[in-house]
Amino acid sequence: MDWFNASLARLIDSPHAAWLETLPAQLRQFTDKPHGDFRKWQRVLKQLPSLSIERDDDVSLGDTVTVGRAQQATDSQRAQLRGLLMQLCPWRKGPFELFGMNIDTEWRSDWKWQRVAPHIDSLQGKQVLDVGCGSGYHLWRMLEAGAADVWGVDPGELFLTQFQAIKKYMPTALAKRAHFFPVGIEQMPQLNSFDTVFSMGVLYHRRSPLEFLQQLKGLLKPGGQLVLETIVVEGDETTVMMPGERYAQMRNVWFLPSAKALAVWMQRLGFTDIEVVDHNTTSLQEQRATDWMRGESLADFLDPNDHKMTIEGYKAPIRAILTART
Ligand SMILES: Nc1ncnc2c1ncn2[C@@H]1O[C@H](C[S@+](CC[C@H]([NH3+])C(=O)[O-])CC(=O)[O-])[C@@H](O)[C@H]1O
Repeated sequence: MDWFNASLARLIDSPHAAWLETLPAQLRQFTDKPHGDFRKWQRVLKQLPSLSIERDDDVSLGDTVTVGRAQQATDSQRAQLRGLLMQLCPWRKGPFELFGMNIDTEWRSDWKWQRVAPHIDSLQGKQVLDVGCGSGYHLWRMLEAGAADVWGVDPGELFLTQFQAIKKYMPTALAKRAHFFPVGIEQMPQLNSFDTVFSMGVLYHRRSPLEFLQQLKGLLKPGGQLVLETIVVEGDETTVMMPGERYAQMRNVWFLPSAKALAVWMQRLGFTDIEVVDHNTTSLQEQRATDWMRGESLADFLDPNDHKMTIEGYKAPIRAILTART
């Protein structure tokens, strides 16, 4: 619980103060009854070596989110860091580099950011929320883009621990502006307070995508921007696909609309300025197994004889980015 105190304190004078009515009790519940391996991961976190940077430019929040230079750690400290962080595998979203040690994650999340960044309102001085933030990789990119505070929510306990590991090495001036709460969007009140809300890779995991969009809308302040990224299918305003039990081996995939159908949903819910700004087929270079994620990845989820199809016989994943305002 203590780990959340600084972020909770930051909420008091923020536009999101109403979150304090529900969040502390949810966090208490989380820390009292954590799931699975959470305590083990937290022990790993405590053993991470104390390493510090010397200057601001020892940090880069660019494509590879980097803290520290190789010469600021010994080889044995780097080996210790690697051995401990390996215990937090699978590392899905990144890449990161800590004191000369690269974390080559399953996803090149920097490629997603490159597709998103040209289409978003300036984040300079803004309050930004990332719903389903994973390891928090994009939160650091949002700080790079000038956000005042970035708030990530994701119920994944491993992702929280990975975020804590990276944050541990960030200089205080940056770390105090980056926040992560292990809650799902359905646990958040309608705050109407964020300038920009991102939700990337989450809509297809929601059983009720319209309710999800309505919740995202209720988090934005009037005139705020939603940046939504999700798997879509080819088709017109009337096309929506619901796969069977699995899609590209994922079990919890519900609605896959076409980008045009998704735009209709958003319009019906009262969003304005809706634009489909990007359409992209995920490549085997963008999502792949690495030393840091040794399980199956996209290559195993596609038909080995035809990479345009999934192994279940559906079209391979295409992802769209939509922007809209409240
Ligand atoms: N109810 C929920 N509320 C909030 N988050 C949730 C919920 N359910 C699942 N998640 C979280 O949404 C994230 C989806 S991954 C996208 C990561 C990043 N955004 C990316 O775009 O690279 C996409 C994927 O791997 O399929 C996971 O971290 C879940 O824990």
